[in-house]
Amino acid sequence: MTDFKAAIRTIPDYPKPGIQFRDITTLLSDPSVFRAAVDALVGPYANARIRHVVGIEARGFILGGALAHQLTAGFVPIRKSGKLPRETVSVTYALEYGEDRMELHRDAIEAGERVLLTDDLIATGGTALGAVKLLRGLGAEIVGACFLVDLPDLGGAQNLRDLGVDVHCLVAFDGE
Ligand SMILES: O=P(O)(O)OC[C@H]1O[C@H](OP(=O)(O)OP(=O)(O)O)[C@H](O)[C@@H]1O
Ligand SMILES: Nc1ncnc2[nH]cnc12
Repeated sequence: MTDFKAAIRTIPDYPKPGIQFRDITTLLSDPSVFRAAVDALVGPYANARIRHVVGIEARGFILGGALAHQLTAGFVPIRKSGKLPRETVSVTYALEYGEDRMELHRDAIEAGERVLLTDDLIATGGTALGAVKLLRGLGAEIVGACFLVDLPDLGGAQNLRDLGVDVHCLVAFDGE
């Protein structure tokens, strides 16, 4: 069994005092751990007929491309405001340390299609909830949402589950 948690490093007080920043770059840079993480994340969705993996800028892009490849799905980005060239749907969302706006191409998702949402980490869930709002607004069926890291104390994964989303995370940092 791969120890995913041991492969993630924690930086205290980054980017602000009081934040324990969970740095996944150390996991990503380890060839066998990165591969094992991608395999573990796609496992539950192998036969789920996912049409698109939707990744959230920026760290969600790293996983999203790899997951889409493994699932023979397409990849669709949700980007920070002003980065997508065609007509978008957008939403403002709250972060553990701030607020931002995200966008999705209106023509990237067809009503009724099956999508898998991914990001590196879920904390308050503000980002993922914004993504769910955009995707459901276009009529997507969110088959699941998967993350390397859950910070359960911040309640985001539970908030997503309360909206009926199947949430799958590899590692939890709980009160640490
Ligand atoms: O559950 P939440 O409280 O919303 O926090 C999680 C989000 O925060 C981080 O992204 P960030 O906004 O720092 O952007 P980045 O990926 O561009 O670094 C992380 O990659 C998630 O997207
Ligand atoms: N504590 C944290 N570590 C890394 N990324 C984050 N995004 C939001 N909170 C985070």
